[in-house]
Amino acid sequence: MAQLVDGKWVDTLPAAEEIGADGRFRRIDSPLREWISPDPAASFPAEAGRYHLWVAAVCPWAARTTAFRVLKGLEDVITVSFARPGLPKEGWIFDEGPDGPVEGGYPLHRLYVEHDPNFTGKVTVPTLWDKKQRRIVNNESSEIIRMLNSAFDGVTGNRLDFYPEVLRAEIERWNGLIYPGLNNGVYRSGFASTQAAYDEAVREVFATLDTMEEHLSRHRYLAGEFLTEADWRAFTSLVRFDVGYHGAFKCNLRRIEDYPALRGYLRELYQWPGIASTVDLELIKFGYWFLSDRNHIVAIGPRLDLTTPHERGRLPGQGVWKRGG
Ligand SMILES: N[C@@H](CCC(=O)N[C@@H](CS)C(=O)NCC(=O)O)C(=O)O
Repeated sequence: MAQLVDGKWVDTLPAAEEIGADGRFRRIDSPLREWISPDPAASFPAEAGRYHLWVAAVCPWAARTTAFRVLKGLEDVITVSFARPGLPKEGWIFDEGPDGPVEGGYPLHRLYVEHDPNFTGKVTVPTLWDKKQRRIVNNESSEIIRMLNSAFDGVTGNRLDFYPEVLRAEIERWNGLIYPGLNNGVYRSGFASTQAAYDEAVREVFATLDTMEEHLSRHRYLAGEFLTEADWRAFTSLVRFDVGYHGAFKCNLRRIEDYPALRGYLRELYQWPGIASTVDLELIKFGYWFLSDRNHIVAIGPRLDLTTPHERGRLPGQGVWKRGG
């Protein structure tokens, strides 16, 4: 991977900027943090057709945003481009740029330089782009999904609320456990460059999965009876686990398939209307092996069938919270 330094593309080893002398991987915070607002006078007002998402099928952070785009009925409101599979030296490459198809491909770092000719930092997916002002709004997935959850409700009439006020404390509690222990924990395992850093990270991954398993054997969803943002943030890592992290990131103590509750929970979320269309297991597998195997050799398995019955109906559930009752 690589990054921009003062608007120039500089090539380095995968995650080089984020691996410390102690061999631990520490994720750098996303730098672009503006917000789309329902207020027409805001700097980035919610409007149909104005914003574009740059994503990659392999990426769990980008997948949060494509899941919310579907969950909130934003397919005709926010356009999306998928990067070509693999992450070459030029970073993420798309078939098209902001002005249409580009012969030979369009590297995402060009978009960052258009946003800021002196940009310094990583070029990551997801990136949310304002086509009108030709500026990046935000490149932090946890914030992009919060915007999608509410900012466009006046445009779409969709009142589903994945971050309801009354459940916020519980959602944050789970996010606070699942981000370090699972979402980022698998990367800390996979990118660790010492045995000690790997041991510490991988143990935390399985401790987190054990905690989730125990809870989900008694509750339909993380925050109880309602499906929330916390579930979707967990989902994009769980669905990548057996085909990606288990092999390519050495998280191989157990598979999600070995956890009875997580296995059914993952299937219920995968089978949620529209969600399967945002998951491509073969591209996920390809992406993680491409990244972690120096010869880019992709493992044959496992082959997962997430369409089998989830059997979660035995636990009480009320679906998604609706804003305004
Ligand atoms: N905190 C960011 C992380 C995004 C991220 O790290 N995306 C990865 C792909 S999974 C990326 O684009 N990496 C490119 C790089 O590190 O150069 C978010 O949640 O949006």
